[in-house]
Amino acid sequence: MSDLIHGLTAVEASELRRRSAAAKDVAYCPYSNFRVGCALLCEDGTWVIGANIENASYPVTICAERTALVKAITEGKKKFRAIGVSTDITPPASPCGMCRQFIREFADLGTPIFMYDKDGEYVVRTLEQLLPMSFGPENLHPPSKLPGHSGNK
Ligand SMILES: O=c1ccn([C@H]2C[C@H](O)[C@@H](CO)O2)c(=O)[nH]1
Ligand SMILES: [Zn+2]
Repeated sequence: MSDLIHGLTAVEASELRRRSAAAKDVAYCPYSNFRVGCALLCEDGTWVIGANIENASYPVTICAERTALVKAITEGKKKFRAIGVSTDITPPASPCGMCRQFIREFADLGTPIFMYDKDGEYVVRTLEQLLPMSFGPENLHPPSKLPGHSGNK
């Protein structure tokens, strides 16, 4: 289909934007007041959202992207068609380095990451564009032993 938006239908792309923005409402960010929402479109067509959860001990904070991924993984969802990240700024924020590496563990390098600004306008980049020359699971394991072949994956 020629009218796909980075592999998403118009409805899916619209939902990704809406859910990413809505996820900002559940951010816990009393220290920075910087709300971040994240939405994952899982391979099975379901959605998982996350938001940043801060802590009085500042470095203990977890970003929206990792919150969403941790939720998804623990629900047995480990493959993703798209990731959305929404903030209240323009131009849009992009995932921090820690989150890029965290995403790298589970998403294909071609996975589109939509970054939405305060008005819902977006910039989209693949994971590979955000994290070039990356280190991932296949660097530790030969293909036949990759997580996913058997046991925990
Ligand atoms: O991609 C990002 C960048 C920052 N934050 C959060 C962490 C912290 O709560 C706040 C300010 O850094 O934004 C995210 O959730 N995702
Ligand atoms: Zn992060």
